[in-house]
Amino acid sequence: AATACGGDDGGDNGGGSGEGGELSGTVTYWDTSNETEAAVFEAVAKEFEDQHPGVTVEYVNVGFDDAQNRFKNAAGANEAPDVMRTEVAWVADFASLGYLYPLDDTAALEDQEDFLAEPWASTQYEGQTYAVPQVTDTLALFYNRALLDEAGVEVPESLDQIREDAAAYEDAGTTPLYVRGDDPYWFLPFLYGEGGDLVDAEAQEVTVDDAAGVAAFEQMNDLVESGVAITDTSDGWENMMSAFAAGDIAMMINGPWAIADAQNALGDDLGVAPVPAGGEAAGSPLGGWNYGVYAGTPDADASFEFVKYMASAETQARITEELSLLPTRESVYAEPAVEGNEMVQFFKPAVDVAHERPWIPQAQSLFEPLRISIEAMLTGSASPEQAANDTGDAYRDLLEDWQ
Ligand SMILES: C[C@H]1O[C@H](O[C@H]2[C@H](O)[C@@H](O)[C@@H](O[C@H]3[C@H](O)[C@@H](O)[C@@H](O[C@H]4[C@H](O)[C@@H](O)[C@@H](O)O[C@@H]4CO)O[C@@H]3CO)O[C@@H]2CO)[C@H](O)[C@H](O)[C@@H]1N[C@H]1C[C@@H](CO)[C@H](O)[C@@H](O)[C@@H]1O
Repeated sequence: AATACGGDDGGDNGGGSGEGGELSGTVTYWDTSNETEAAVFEAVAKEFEDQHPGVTVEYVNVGFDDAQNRFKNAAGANEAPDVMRTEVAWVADFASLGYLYPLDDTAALEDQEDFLAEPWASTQYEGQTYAVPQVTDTLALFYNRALLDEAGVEVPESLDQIREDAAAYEDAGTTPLYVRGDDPYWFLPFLYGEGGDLVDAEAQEVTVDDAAGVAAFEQMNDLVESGVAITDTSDGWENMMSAFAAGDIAMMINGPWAIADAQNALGDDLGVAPVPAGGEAAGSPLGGWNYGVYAGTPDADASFEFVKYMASAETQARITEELSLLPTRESVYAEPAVEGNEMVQFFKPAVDVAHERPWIPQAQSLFEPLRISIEAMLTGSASPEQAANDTGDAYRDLLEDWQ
């Protein structure tokens, strides 16, 4: 619950005394950040209290995996948090259910023209703004320079190049690549690498089981079957991060949320590069996170001011300095500390060419069927082609009257 006393004067709510601007109440914020990120996001969130002594910030860290359903269940019972870290594909889902506060003309939106086009697009639903961008991201190749040097190989620009160098990696006693088999997001670079996509939202057509889609499943399966890559169908995050930190694998595909941990483990041996190309192209998916305000928040003024503070250029610059996460405000990339960040220098151009996704309510439901098919393929109970077809069939059930 958050109660404002006196209208928001829109100015610097520096906790000044007297008329307007003083906020009071509690802002409960559910954050899905991983352990390393959470330490920073919690500290930043709590500092809002310094500026607004009358407000209490309840920071709650919720795991990514079930956060989407947890929020929907809570909102359905009118017990949702005032502010929710909302994955880019969840905005349309939550907004279509009426669970998010329309933020146009509220204090939550400040300098909205400063936001990058794609993150901003993920906050729109039926012509209104239902969230405010936080971070944007894509997948890239993280590599261990020392292990590549030991094997005497270059940073691969294609999956075939890794296959060609397989003997060199083997002689050096290192497994080239870790591929996540438990998170379908990691399948997308293979799909884009064959020139495919999950669906064609414009044409309302399912494309995951076309020739490019089948080729993508075959790419992934072959990397694992040939021993070039190792994978898991559960606990992929922990297994991948610990294998990379221990030097058991030379490379992994990952995103900016893994930078801090990877740098702690490898120091200067850490390098990043575009995801290796497949048979047709090289492509990586656009991901990221926004701040959503619960539609039923008892009094939204403190929540709006909290979101404005968290999404401000100043806060975004601080998050990038501490975690190398990518800002969603164009102006922040010009900050010297951000501009000088080697990881931002790499990831910003990568995000600029990342594969856009359809911001439709159904988009978020395309991943679970994909996860199930990938698991069936990797455990040998479905061929790559069967996995592609099963995914396509599941999509046509989900997306009635799509081709
Ligand atoms: C299956 C899920 O499919 C989709 O999710 C896509 C997602 O749309 C893609 O964008 C992508 O997300 C990127 C993300 O952009 C990227 O930033 C990063 O996030 C980091 C954070 O950066 C880091 O801070 C930390 O938090 O850690 C985060 C996580 O790493 O990596 C994410 C990918 O991991 O990929 C997701 C697919 O995984 C659905 O949206 C559902 O989530 C669905 N799960 C439901 C399914 C329900 C049915 O069973 C089940 O009942 C329900 O309980 C489950 O909730």
